[in-house]
Amino acid sequence: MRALKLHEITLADRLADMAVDALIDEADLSPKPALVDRRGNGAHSDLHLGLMHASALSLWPMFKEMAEAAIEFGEVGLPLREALGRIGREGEQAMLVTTHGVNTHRGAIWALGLLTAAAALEPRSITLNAARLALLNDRYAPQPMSHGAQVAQRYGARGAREEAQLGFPSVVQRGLPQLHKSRQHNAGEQNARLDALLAIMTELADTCVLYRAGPEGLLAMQQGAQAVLDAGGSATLAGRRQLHELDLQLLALNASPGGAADLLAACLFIDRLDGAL
Ligand SMILES: CC(C)(COP(=O)(O)OP(=O)(O)OC[C@H]1O[C@@H](n2cnc3c(N)ncnc32)[C@H](O)[C@@H]1O)[C@@H](O)C(=O)NCCC(=O)NCCS
Ligand SMILES: Nc1ncnc2c1ncn2[C@@H]1O[C@H](COP(=O)(O)OP(=O)(O)OP(=O)(O)O)[C@@H](O)[C@H]1O
Repeated sequence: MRALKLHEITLADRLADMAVDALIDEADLSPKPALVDRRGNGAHSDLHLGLMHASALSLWPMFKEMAEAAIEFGEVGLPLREALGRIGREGEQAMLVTTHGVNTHRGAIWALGLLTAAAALEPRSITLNAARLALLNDRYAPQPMSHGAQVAQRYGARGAREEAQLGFPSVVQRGLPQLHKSRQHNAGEQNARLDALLAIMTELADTCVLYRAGPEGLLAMQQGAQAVLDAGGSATLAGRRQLHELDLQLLALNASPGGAADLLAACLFIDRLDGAL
């Protein structure tokens, strides 16, 4: 009888699993203010939960390839940075084929791509190495007038690039501590994740919100998120009422916090990795 040859599970496979799981968990988490979730499409006419799932799954080979590149190059440097840029751009194309041209996960490819590569290099200094990678200039990256670039010009806002270059302060200083705190207070896992998202929203210059709703929208997002946490968080009735208010307010402003959602996925990825070490 011929022996069955089993596929060996590699570190790159596991990291790709964790990155995709983080994206699926972020999409499923409900009720998120003005974002795609189990209830509906939030402020996005072109998105829905099934599309977010399909998009997340389409990115699995890309995350695996990024982890493999990190293992192969073995250190932070321009060769790895430029390989990640190429793999990320190809991943974005795969995403756009899956979604028929809709931007479901552009920001997430950036944040989770860097973190996946950094985790493959050295799981214990992941945000530091992700930042060092983000600081390197990819000579082949196109410089399109993206929404982020437009609001950076108009409002001087710190966007996805700078968040990564600073080592993801919204995740390290806001999201993760709030996730742990709400868990300690027995909020329940879904509420703890919602609280982590809100903590990220309290200070983030989310360029998705700025592009769609200007500084007024950004202020509404930051203050509304703080109000939910001040009222006791998502696990309390008072907090839930504030969260409902915030959802209505952001929907009225068409202000979807897509950047905060990406950073929640980054937060869940790091949390999962910490649990697996
Ligand atoms: C740096 C990126 C994110 C482009 O940023 P830019 O602000 O110019 O683009 P864009 O307006 O499309 O926004 C990107 C997305 O980031 C997210 N985002 C918005 N604000 C923030 C923020 N403050 N912090 C983190 N993420 C944010 C949102 O989801 C948004 O849709 C990236 O897409 C990029 O450079 N791609 C080129 C290919 C590449 O090098 N890939 C490498 C993958 S490792
Ligand atoms: N659950 C979610 N719901 C909506 N957006 C999300 C969610 N999770 C992550 N995002 C992020 O939000 C971004 C989508 O935002 P947006 O639709 O504003 O993009 P855009 O194509 O730049 O803008 P527009 O739709 O205004 O043309 C994606 O890059 C994605 O990474």
